[in-house]
Amino acid sequence: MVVQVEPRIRYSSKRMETNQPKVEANILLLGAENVGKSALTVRFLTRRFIGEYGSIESIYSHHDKIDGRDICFNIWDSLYPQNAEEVGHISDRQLQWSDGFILVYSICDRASFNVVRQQVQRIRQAQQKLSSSAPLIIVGNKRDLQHRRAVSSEEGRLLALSADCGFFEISAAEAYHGVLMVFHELLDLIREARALKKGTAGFRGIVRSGNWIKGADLIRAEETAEREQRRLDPPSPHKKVLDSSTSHSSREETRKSVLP
Ligand SMILES: Nc1nc2c(ncn2[C@@H]2O[C@H](COP(=O)(O)OP(=O)(O)OP(=O)(O)O)[C@@H](O)[C@H]2O)c(=O)[nH]1
Repeated sequence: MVVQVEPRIRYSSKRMETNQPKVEANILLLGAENVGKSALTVRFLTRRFIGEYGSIESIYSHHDKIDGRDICFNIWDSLYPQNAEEVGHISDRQLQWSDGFILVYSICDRASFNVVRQQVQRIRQAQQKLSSSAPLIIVGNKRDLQHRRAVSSEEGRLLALSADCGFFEISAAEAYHGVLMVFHELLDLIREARALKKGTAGFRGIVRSGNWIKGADLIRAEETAEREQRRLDPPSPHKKVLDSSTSHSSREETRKSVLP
């Protein structure tokens, strides 16, 4: 079973896309030692769980086709620093390289949850300085080890909600599907973040084509676009104007559905 919290409200998203330019996404896996970063990476790349993984820092490239679009995932499976001074540290290079982050803890290891909490804070602080909005997903791994659970699902969810991150609880050992969902969700969020960066003029086209996901920031951008549209071109009964009130009530419903 996979537990998931969506960081923001999403509307229908996936439609067949053809002849679209290739999408490249740099994804950094972070987290303490032994939480399953390599297991998650290898599961995604090969669909297999092999049990033991060498402690080697690696960047993998993985090509896929999703909804008719070519995707290249570059996945950096990082090593947690041994040097106590660097604990929780994320280098500038890693921050600049990454389009999105997967922060992994083990549900059996509270210390690893605290590491993720620290790393989320560090990334968010750095992002403020860099004006970056690369999305984050928090993953509680080893869900198969319920009898050894030390971190509740609610704690994971609350951390994710408080920092506007996605959240999944999975078992890399037991199933491929949950791992796949993590990477695909992050890809969607990366594409959403890129669309937001392009500016509100771009959103109008994207939203009207019904070809994208609505997130909280996107809703704000739509509202700005809508105001601008009204100013330039008052709505007529024949035009479909974006309905932000629907968006807000749906957002409320989503929040209710994810709160414990
Ligand atoms: N039961 C269980 N064991 C897992 C799971 N995922 C990984 N493991 C085990 O946990 C151990 C550590 O997994 P790794 O993938 O090497 O963890 P890592 O975070 O990459 O560790 P470092 O390389 O030290 O940073 C291995 O023995 C894995 O077999 C899981 O979902 N369930």
